[in-house]
Amino acid sequence: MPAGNAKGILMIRIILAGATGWVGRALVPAIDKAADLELVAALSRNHAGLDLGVALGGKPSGVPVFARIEEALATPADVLIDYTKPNVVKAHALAALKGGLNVVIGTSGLGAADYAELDAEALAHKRGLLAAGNFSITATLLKRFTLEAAKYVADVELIDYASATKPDAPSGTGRELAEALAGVRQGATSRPVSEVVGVPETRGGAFGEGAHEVRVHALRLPSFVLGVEAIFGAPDERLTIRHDAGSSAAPYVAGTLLATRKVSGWTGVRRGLDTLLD
Ligand SMILES: NC(=O)C1=CN([C@@H]2O[C@H](COP(=O)(O)OP(=O)(O)OC[C@H]3O[C@@H](n4cnc5c(N)ncnc54)[C@H](OP(=O)(O)O)[C@@H]3O)[C@@H](O)[C@H]2O)C=CC1
Ligand SMILES: O=C(O)C1=N[C@H](C(=O)O)C[C@H](O)C1
Repeated sequence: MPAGNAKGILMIRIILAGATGWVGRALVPAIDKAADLELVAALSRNHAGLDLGVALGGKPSGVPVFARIEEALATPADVLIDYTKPNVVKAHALAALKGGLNVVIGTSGLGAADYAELDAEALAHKRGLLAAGNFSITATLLKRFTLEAAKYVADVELIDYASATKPDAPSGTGRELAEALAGVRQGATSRPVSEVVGVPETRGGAFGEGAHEVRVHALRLPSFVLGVEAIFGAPDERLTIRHDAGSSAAPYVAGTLLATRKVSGWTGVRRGLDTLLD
């Protein structure tokens, strides 16, 4: 149960995994400013043992930093927010659900099979989990508009642009979109990849089955942050819907905090910020 503060407001107590990272650093001051949110513990291997305020170059904040999720979970809390790395996010989420927390996942790298496993765990513990490949409003609109366009145009493929150092491919944004699109798209009219002459891998990676699969082409080059492009082709015309992230983490903050406030409202996994919008 969320704890009450001196003003009688119910506070949502947060453990922030990845608090010293690009997104985590943007979330900390926004949580501090919110009357209904309280940061109670943080996770970062390189800053473990420090006070988070000091770790971020400021004054002591009273928020301890831990190296491992099991240590952080000893602090009573309501929600785990995770912005870490693809190789650890699932273990963090499973541990938090087992510990009775709701979970908000921003970290990329997980797919449908991982979320099925997390859904079972969330249901078993009667907790909610919201994962979004992208918490920005404009990326959320990319998903909404692309799913809408897929009702009318059969042929669609995705291009996923990211930095040369991004560990996962496709991006969280691209993967969530591809998996959702595969569930609603009409059958492609393009030649099946099994019939391609040459190097079939150049036709991209597939999400979904048969003619309903969605092909994703991932580019990893210096200068990109993250961009996802949905290209629809129809006879003699084309529609492109594209999102490009900028260099600041500010666009992800409001969506992450919205999810943090809402995630106790259901049990099981929901994917996408669009599931919280009207
Ligand atoms: N859904 C969305 O809207 C968005 C998603 N992302 C995704 O979020 C993730 C994080 O991105 P970003 O903030 O740029 O990453 P950073 O590399 O800047 O930060 C990662 C953070 O996680 C911590 N961390 C890394 N590994 C571990 C570990 N094994 N245990 C505990 N803490 C760990 C790091 O601290 P330390 O190394 O000290 O442990 C650091 O605080 C990525 O997957 C990215 O793609 C990014 C932007 C928006
Ligand atoms: O790694 C990043 O930087 C980003 N990752 C997210 C993703 O994997 O989709 C999205 C964000 O715009 C930036």
